[in-house]
Amino acid sequence: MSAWVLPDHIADVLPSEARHIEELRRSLLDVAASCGYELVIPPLFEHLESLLSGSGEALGLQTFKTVDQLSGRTVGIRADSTQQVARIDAHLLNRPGVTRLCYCGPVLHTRPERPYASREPLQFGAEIYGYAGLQADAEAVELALACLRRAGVSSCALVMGDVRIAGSVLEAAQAHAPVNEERLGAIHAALAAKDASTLAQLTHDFPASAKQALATLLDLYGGAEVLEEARIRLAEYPAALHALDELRWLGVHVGCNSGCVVDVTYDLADLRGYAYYSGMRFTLYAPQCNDALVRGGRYDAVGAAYGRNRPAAGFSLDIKQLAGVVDARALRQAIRTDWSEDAAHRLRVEALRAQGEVVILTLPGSLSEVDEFHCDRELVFVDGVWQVRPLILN
Ligand SMILES: N[C@@H](Cc1c[nH]c[nH+]1)C(=O)O
Repeated sequence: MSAWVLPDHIADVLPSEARHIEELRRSLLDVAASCGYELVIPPLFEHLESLLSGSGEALGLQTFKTVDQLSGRTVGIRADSTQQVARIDAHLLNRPGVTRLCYCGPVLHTRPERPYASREPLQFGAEIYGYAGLQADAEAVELALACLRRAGVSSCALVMGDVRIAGSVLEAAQAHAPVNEERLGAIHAALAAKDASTLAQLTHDFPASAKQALATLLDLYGGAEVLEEARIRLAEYPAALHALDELRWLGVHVGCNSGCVVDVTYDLADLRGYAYYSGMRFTLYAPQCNDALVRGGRYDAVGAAYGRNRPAAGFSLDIKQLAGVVDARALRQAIRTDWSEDAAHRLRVEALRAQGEVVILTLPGSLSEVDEFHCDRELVFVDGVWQVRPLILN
């Protein structure tokens, strides 16, 4: 195999895609900053137990592990930054009130999440800590919508669920039939895949009411009517009813001001994603793309693993995936000029750059090959002065 062949699902990002990704990165960070989110930069790797505290098996399997030559301890290369940011909030910032943090950086996955996904997503996310009310959940969804809007997504589907719905049924069932972690994981997977026969097998020894309630979740997806239907079918599970009320509130309060047409639906069996969620979960889909662009929700228990229980809600997305879905901006205009020894030329070039212009020097005897800028003007010496004039292509 050639030495320069990269591993599967790992790729160089060449100029046109890199420009697109970088423009998106800047605009998403600007959107988050405009809402008061403070930027943090967690490390690329850290001790495994800290990286994976309370996160469940899926994240553990997604994490590359290696040994730190300095300490001999096992470290993990982050597959998700959300928990690192929760650690920063809980352990380092230690603020009592509401804290809003955002982040953007590469993460590494041992396996691609989707058939064509990169194993090195560029994860952008925003998290709000210290507020248990639904307004924080709504803010997370709204900010995610604003980010998609800024990226050029004009309509999208918002799918909401709540892990407490299936959780309350499973808790009731466990009082009768103990369920180990492995079986619980398989039940979650069967619910997420809407696999009725596997679910029936996995819950065969559950009380009839719990078996029936779990099976019913598979049909509970669609518009707001799903919430009404669920109230009837899950009437004996108070925690599920509470979660349904919260979903109804969120359905009324999100998506109205985002400038993006939002189709709100509910999927009460959807338990995909990492295991740290404790309440509402949401996913955003764009019409151009089959896979979820954004995932998020409430995960109040993660801070406890770092010594301080903090309510938390947020979302993240892969900017590389987003760049594949939205159009890139037009090329930036630029001024071309031949390299010159004249001090006046140098001063003029500096002044133009200081004004925000892109000025590209053509070095003596060279061809300047530029794809990612549109040279529409040139700086030339005419009538004794350096002048910018439209570029005449011959
Ligand atoms: N990091 C989560 C999404 C998330 C961010 N904050 C809360 N949830 C994921 O990759 O699925």
